[in-house]
Amino acid sequence: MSASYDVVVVGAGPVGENVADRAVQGGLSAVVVEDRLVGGECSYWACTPSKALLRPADARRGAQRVDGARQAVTGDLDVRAVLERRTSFASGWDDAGQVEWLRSAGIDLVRGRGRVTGEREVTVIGADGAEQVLTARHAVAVCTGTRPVVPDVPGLREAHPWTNREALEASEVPASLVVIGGGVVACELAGAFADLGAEVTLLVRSRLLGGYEPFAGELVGEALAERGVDVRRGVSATRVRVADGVREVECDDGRTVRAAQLLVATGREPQSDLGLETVGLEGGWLQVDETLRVLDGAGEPVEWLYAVGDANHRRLLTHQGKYQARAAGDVIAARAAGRPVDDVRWGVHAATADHLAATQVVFTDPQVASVGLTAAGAQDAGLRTRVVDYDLGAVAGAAIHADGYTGRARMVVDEDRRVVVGATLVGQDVADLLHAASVAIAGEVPIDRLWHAVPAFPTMSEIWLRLLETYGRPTP
Ligand SMILES: Cc1cc2nc3c(=O)[nH]c(=O)nc-3n(C[C@H](O)[C@H](O)[C@H](O)COP(=O)(O)OP(=O)(O)OC[C@H]3O[C@@H](n4cnc5c(N)ncnc54)[C@H](O)[C@@H]3O)c2cc1C
Ligand SMILES: NC(=O)c1ccc[n+]([C@@H]2O[C@H](COP(=O)([O-])OP(=O)(O)OC[C@H]3O[C@@H](n4cnc5c(N)ncnc54)[C@H](O)[C@@H]3O)[C@@H](O)[C@H]2O)c1
Repeated sequence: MSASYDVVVVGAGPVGENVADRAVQGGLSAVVVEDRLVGGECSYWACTPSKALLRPADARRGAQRVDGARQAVTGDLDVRAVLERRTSFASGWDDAGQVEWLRSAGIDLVRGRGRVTGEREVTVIGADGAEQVLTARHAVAVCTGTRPVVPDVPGLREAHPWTNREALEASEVPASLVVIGGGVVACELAGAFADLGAEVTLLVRSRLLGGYEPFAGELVGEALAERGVDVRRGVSATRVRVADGVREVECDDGRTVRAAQLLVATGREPQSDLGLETVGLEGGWLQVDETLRVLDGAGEPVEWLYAVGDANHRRLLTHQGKYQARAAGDVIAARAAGRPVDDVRWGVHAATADHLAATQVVFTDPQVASVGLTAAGAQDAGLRTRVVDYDLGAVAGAAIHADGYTGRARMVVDEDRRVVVGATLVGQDVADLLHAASVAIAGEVPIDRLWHAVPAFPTMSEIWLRLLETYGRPTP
């Protein structure tokens, strides 16, 4: 069997869906190839179920931090109800709804594993072994995402540890859990399972939430410890054994931790083992240009091949991947029609924000919301910066939001251009404060103009006024 389309997308995660959607809206035909569930890692084993799992305990703590409401919230979490709510947000691991969305958007679906078998050609092997050859008149987009990495610790694989996938499908909460890793997945899921009643030990090789402002990992670590998580920093697992169903993890500090279950959260690897060598390319993380075209060994873009989302390793985040997808789908349509390509910095076809204004919210408690460059990142980029910090708990809106509110905010200013280039907020419910900073950074709004963006009283957004006051009023 064979079929021809304008665009062939491999991988129907959030990113592949959006590349196809923009291409179809640009007047092209598109097919997506998927070998698991339409919706990808994000919908079933990552973003959505993890946030659904975290939310009930956050809501309960939110009420407990407000005197008067606290007295009304006295019971424990209903673990069964929490897991059922998580399952409903994962659509019961059934992709019928997303398949219907594809149909309504005019995108075809071919189920099976896709491989690149020639220039502009993808061969799909279905679950029944049947092959289908898909030819792309204009572009093939690799949107195959990532899988979890399991490090080479003796005995670890044999212990069948959970990765994010098993953890987010769990139908029971283990009595005890050892989490290996100190990144976003480790911090979010350690908190989630501790809230659900597991005794959690977190083995962190270096520091928590490396890559963020250092105070983020410090505040999150303190809060996890307060909730009973045993956070061990500077500790690595050296050997794992299973004895009578108990996992025993030997560590390089000489101690052994025993637990009913193990969760590995040590990063991701690409799923680009797609036969790219047939077109002279290597697999691994796929390097791309600003319009998401794959670069060949000589650094030149391959005219017909795109890599979008996690597959290109620019930002392993759903919303940044979907942002890239909008640019990629549109530029594929523009190139197909011979229309101009707008790939200058901040152009409609360039994923500039990946470098300068990428956003992320870590859904721990406290949450960590960040956009753009950290203080260290701005220095590494050679900018002359000024860093302004403020105690988020000292803002009236935060004090009203929760008794004893603890948090911190940082703004990084490029002193030469007098624009904000980075911001980080750590505190309860800061996620939705982030977008103001994203607009300021992507818009390169002069800092003097920001004084005219007046946050309402008494909201937590007054943190922006406090940061400006700390920075100093402009002098005419
Ligand atoms: C636990 C966890 C929580 C997360 N939480 C968040 C969050 O809150 N917010 C956020 O922004 N990001 C979060 N992320 C990151 C987010 O999940 C990814 O950035 C996002 O899923 C990337 O989307 P994608 O479409 O590029 O890849 P994926 O979602 O991985 O989708 C890729 C798809 O391609 C398919 N595929 C792969 N190879 C082939 C092939 N050869 N043939 C056919 N199909 C193939 C896969 O089956 C999959 O469906 C989280 C990640 C984890 C692990
Ligand atoms: N809320 C969100 O936006 C969200 C939530 C979860 C995940 N994500 C995304 O998913 C991606 C993957 O997250 P992650 O936490 O798996 O990866 P990560 O890269 O964020 O963290 C990996 C952690 O594992 C540690 N590590 C690596 N190898 C190790 C080893 N051999 N032994 C011990 N520790 C080791 C690292 O030091 C680090 O602490 C992230 O880039 C993140 O952006 C986003």
